[in-house]
Amino acid sequence: METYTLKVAGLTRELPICSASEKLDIAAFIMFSDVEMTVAATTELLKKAPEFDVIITAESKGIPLAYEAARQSGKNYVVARKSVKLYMTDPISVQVKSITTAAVQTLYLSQEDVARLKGKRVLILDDVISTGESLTAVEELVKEAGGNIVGAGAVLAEGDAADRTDIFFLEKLPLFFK
Ligand SMILES: O=P(O)(O)OC[C@H]1O[C@H](OP(=O)(O)OP(=O)(O)O)[C@H](O)[C@@H]1O
Ligand SMILES: Nc1ncnc2[nH]cnc12
Repeated sequence: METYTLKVAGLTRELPICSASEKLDIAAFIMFSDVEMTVAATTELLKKAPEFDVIITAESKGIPLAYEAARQSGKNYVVARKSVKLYMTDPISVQVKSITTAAVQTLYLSQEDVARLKGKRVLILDDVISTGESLTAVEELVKEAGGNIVGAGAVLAEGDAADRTDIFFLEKLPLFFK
């Protein structure tokens, strides 16, 4: 399998290159099962983060990062879910279409999580920001919940996201046009 060599937070990983569409390949960055990367990347990312009260991420690959950032900072975290669970009371929702997923998805927050965000300084974290659609969706949710967004960060900024000045990140990740 073709790979892309990524150096981030003092670590080196070979990312598998996968087909995202007929015209585009991406180098898949999966922090699941990589505790060393999760811990090291979180430490570096928190050095760049503004002051915050609570972290939010989108299900699913952002979850280990948000958990580890909460653990290292002593703050709490919230997960925007991609489906409604029976224990989620009166959820609020927004629609999202990310680069990796063909179908439009919906992000949900329960009223318990809305209460965790309301009036708080909210830091948005994710593993990768690419088209920015997921970030926009999380921003909408936080605003609807009454949170104040203080920053948005990712381990990697993919493609055009690397030119954004409204996010912070550790490394760029190229897109591979066929
Ligand atoms: O900037 P975007 O184009 O929106 O892409 C970034 C999003 O894509 C990935 O999630 P994905 O949709 O693959 O879902 P997963 O984490 O559940 O695998 C990643 O974790 C981000 O949330
Ligand atoms: N390169 C990538 N790897 C994993 N998830 C992604 N989401 C968007 N781009 C991604």
